[in-house]
Amino acid sequence: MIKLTNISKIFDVSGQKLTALDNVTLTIPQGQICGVIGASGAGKSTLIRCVNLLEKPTFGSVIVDNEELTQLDDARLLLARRKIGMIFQHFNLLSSRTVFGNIALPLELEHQPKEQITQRVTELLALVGLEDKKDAYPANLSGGQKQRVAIARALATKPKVLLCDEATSALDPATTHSILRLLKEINRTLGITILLITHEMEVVKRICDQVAVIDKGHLIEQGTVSEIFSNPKTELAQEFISSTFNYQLPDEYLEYLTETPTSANSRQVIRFEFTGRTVDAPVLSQVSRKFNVSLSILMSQIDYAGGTKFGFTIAEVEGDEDAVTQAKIYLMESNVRVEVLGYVG
Ligand SMILES: Nc1ncnc2c1ncn2[C@@H]1O[C@H](COP(=O)(O)OP(=O)(O)OP(=O)(O)O)[C@@H](O)[C@H]1O
Repeated sequence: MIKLTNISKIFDVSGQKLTALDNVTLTIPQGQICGVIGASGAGKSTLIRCVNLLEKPTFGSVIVDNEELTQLDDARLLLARRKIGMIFQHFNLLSSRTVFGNIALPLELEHQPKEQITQRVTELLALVGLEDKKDAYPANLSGGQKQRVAIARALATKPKVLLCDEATSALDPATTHSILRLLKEINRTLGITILLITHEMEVVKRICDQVAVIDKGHLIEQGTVSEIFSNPKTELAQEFISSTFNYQLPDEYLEYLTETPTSANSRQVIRFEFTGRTVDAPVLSQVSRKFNVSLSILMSQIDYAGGTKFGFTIAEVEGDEDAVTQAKIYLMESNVRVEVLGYVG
């Protein structure tokens, strides 16, 4: 369990005070995966580094596995940190050591007997699927393999908590998926609590139970993934959710799109966005029948996160001007976000 209470971090930058975190309170129950999402400079790295006191909070309390870390002396903090593993965006492996040597390092620092180290490293190599790479050097590994080594190293001392600092940001999408699957499996099989920071909602959507949104050092929204995806309360959370949709109308089509109607027959091109709050009914067919408008669908994407259905549809909408306006109002009242992208025809 991780419990951060009223955490503030104020840096002194050339005599000026810079508040990187302002009164942040966040609890992650044992065995859960929590994602903290925010834009660049929001305070994510500072927050995650406060959990293992790589950064000492200016104010507030940090409890990990029932221990208040801010009160510990250096020797006891060192012991407490063994219960907290950490992985990084750029892996931070030692290039002069083999895969085996990198994973063994934390155990060597604990002066564990050689046989015990060999046994533990062998188990970890199997866990992360790198048995055949044990004698390889980091320079000869792919990004995904390097992150697997880093994960194995972070788990060597059997931590209760794993901190992931933008752990997939340097990886391609397929490798990102395989690393996220591995993290989820580790969470499920070993019961490790995971706190990850990311700027990608896709990561949150894939593996997190909880999400917290951070903006300019403030935690502005938090809840279960399904709560946030179904009912985002802040514009920023909504923007992060929308960013998980990859849509791009074809260039040939965009050439015909105008900002204003060019004739009486112009059709509106509208993006309809559905969230968990949208009325659970076939609302597009309803408006088509009710207001006698026709919808010609250009693209559509529906997704699930935390059991919540969400997505968007882009369509050309044709009909009497008043009818189209009525249809848009009806959809907005059904909690569909309606955005006119332009006009065609
Ligand atoms: N050691 C430091 N000294 C002074 N200012 C710092 C220090 N570390 C972070 N900051 C400042 O604190 C703020 C938050 O930085 P932080 O790195 O936590 O953000 P972030 O959300 O992780 O950003 P990014 O995604 O770009 O890494 C920024 O304004 C940053 O410049």
